[in-house]
Amino acid sequence: MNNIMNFRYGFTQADQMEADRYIKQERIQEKLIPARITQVHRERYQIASEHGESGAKLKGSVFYNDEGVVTYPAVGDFVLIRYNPQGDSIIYTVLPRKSYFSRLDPATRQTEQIVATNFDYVFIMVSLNHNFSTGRIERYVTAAWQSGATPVIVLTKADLVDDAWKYIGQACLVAPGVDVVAISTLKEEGLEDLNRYVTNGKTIVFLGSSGIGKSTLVNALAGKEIMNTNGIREEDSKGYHTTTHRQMIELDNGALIIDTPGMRELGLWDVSEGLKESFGDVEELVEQCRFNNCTHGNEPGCAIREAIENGTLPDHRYKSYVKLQRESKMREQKEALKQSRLDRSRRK
Ligand SMILES: Nc1nc2c(ncn2[C@@H]2O[C@H](COP(=O)(O)OP(=O)(O)OP(=O)(O)O)[C@@H](O)[C@H]2O)c(=O)[nH]1
Ligand SMILES: [Zn+2]
Repeated sequence: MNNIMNFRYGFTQADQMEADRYIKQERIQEKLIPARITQVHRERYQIASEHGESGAKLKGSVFYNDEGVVTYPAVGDFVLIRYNPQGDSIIYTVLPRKSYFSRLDPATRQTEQIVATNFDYVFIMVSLNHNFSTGRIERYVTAAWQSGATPVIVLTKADLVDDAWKYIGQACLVAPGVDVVAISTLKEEGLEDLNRYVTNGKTIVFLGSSGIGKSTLVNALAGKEIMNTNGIREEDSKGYHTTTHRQMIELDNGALIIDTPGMRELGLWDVSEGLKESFGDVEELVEQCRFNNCTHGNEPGCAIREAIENGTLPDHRYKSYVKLQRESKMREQKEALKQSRLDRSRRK
């Protein structure tokens, strides 16, 4: 197969060797070419190959049988396809993954769901306001190393603080050996430090909670409005808006960015952390209450009540904090329940 020259998308010589091995081992007679999964839908896939973007579906005799375990494609996977110029191409196999992120499948609650694969770098994005937490950085770094890729800590919104270097120092301390970059997309500062990673053929995933400036950064890197900055992606190339998510974006320089809905949820791991980030002001007040277990009702020395009364804490803000906190607790309980079920079924 010498058509690989035309297919980049991060496909390497090592991937080609795996492809050759598969074709030989399975004695495939058809002409198969490599492609990369750029979107996953229920039964169909969007792929990029030497023929550009097209649709694909699974080869039934390979993927729908009772023998052994098959690997289903996920966003980022390299696959071998029989190309069909008239319609959906046929996916024969998923080539071995170099890295991946997974979560508990929300549908089955039993199985692992792969949310992104074959990325080189994990940009751990933490913004330099209430979002900054060394604990969160540690967790993200651990997850990134486990994925098989290289973490890079990206401190965003550096324009919001005067002492970004202090935060860089703290991040370095909890993540030895990991590169730390501070950027301000707003002021266009530090972005050139990312050029080292955002290069031809390299695939990047972003890990971080909502609102830390992912979309803004993707747009800046792309040099155009690919994502709108309130979490809804739009397909503007065809001149109409849809809510379909772009799951893999190829930048002009050949770098690839994966952004799947599942990745977003990895960033929501623990809502309590998210709560701290968006309601840091309320949490600070809570710490000032005289009693540790203050319910902010009639207790003396309640800083929350005082702040509401003197107008420094808007009532509606406190209410939405309470609401989110309740949801967060419920989610934690649900997660714990799921986990115990999973543990039990594993022990059987
Ligand atoms: N001060 C400052 N604000 C920024 C910067 N980058 C992004 N923002 C703002 O932060 C807010 C959130 O940015 P987004 O890019 O939408 O954040 P996101 O991480 O994509 O958030 P979700 O879409 O919810 O996942 C927007 O109001 C941006 O204008 C920055 O460098 N400095
Ligand atoms: Zn109180």
